[in-house]
Amino acid sequence: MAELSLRNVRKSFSGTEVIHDVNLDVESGAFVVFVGPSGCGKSTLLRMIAGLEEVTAGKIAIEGQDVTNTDPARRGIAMVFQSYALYPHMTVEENIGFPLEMAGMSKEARKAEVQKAADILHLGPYLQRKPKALSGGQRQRVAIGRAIVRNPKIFLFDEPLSNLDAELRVRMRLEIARLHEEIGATMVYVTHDQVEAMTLATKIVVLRDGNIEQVGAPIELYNDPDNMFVAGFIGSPKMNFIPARVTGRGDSDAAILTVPELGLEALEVMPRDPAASLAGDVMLGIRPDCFGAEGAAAPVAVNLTCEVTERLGNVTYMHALASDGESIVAELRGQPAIRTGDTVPLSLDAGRLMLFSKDGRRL
Ligand SMILES: Nc1ncnc2c1ncn2[C@@H]1O[C@H](COP(=O)(O)OP(=O)(O)OP(=O)(O)O)[C@@H](O)[C@H]1O
Repeated sequence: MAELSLRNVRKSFSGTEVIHDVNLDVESGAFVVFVGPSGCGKSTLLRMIAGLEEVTAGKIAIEGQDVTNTDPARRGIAMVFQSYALYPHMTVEENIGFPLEMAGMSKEARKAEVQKAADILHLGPYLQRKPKALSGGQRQRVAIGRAIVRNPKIFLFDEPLSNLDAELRVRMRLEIARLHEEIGATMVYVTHDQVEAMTLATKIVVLRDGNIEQVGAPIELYNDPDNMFVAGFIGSPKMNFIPARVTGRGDSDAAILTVPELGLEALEVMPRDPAASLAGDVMLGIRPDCFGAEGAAAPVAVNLTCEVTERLGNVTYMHALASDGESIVAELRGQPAIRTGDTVPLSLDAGRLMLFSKDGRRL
């Protein structure tokens, strides 16, 4: 039995449908991350699971029980918001213990539960402080502590790290991953940050315009995306998409392509389904790290003219202007001596290239 299941869930606001027929099963102990661009419906979906938003059609079940019309407080869920939602006049201890106080738990029992949560979250030294005397990361830990003491069946997180600076985000990301390992609870997490999704999720749900585009383990989505949207959304820097034309099939069922943009005449690329018929115009998907600085001696080599470089120390991103005005990004190891205007011979790892139809389906 799935811990959480959504069946044909739809949501309309004033007659406009923003979630279209979503079906999803979440197993017990999973860490599910909803990702997708702004406005795709991540928060609406999470709020419907929480019971903070009514479902227009369809059913939501938790541990097999239909909760579609159940009061939020009776669903066995706890939600952590981006804005922390702490009570400013209460200490950390009182904030964390508040749901237990509401439930009528005695002061001593409450103290013990709050201490347990504070130990998990390393909040012990701060229990007597008020929220205004805490950093953003500490405040978010208090909010998570308040969720933990309720011992929910499912934790729901709505962009919990977006108010934090970059360094703190990374630290809190690890804290949340550790928390999941430690308490093994089912978690559903919303973010628009694909790095957060990749590092936290056991299962990613990619949403677009109120529809699920693909569900899978992070590496599955990276290695085997169903379409150009998922391929472009998962992976950073994003996959390059370059027009190409199928001119025939090779011995091993590989498609033979001409790629004018890269000056390639007979590039062999394996389609996802070797038996599928392929012809005409397609899009070639190249992850930036499929390029290498090995240059002209490689089995497949291309020349790109450097427009600008971004040097991060361990890697260099070389941007080359493509004829459609977009740039082609190559991720090169180390610090190659490339300058703007240089024409650079790059190797291309043809074994990792992907094919898509013009309308974005994986081929
Ligand atoms: N209360 C509301 N009334 C009307 N439309 C709404 C309401 N809440 C959300 N929407 C619309 O529903 C769609 C989905 O919004 P939602 O907030 O779920 O997206 P999101 O993926 O969480 O976006 P973001 O990453 O920007 O938070 C959007 O088009 C939004 O404008």
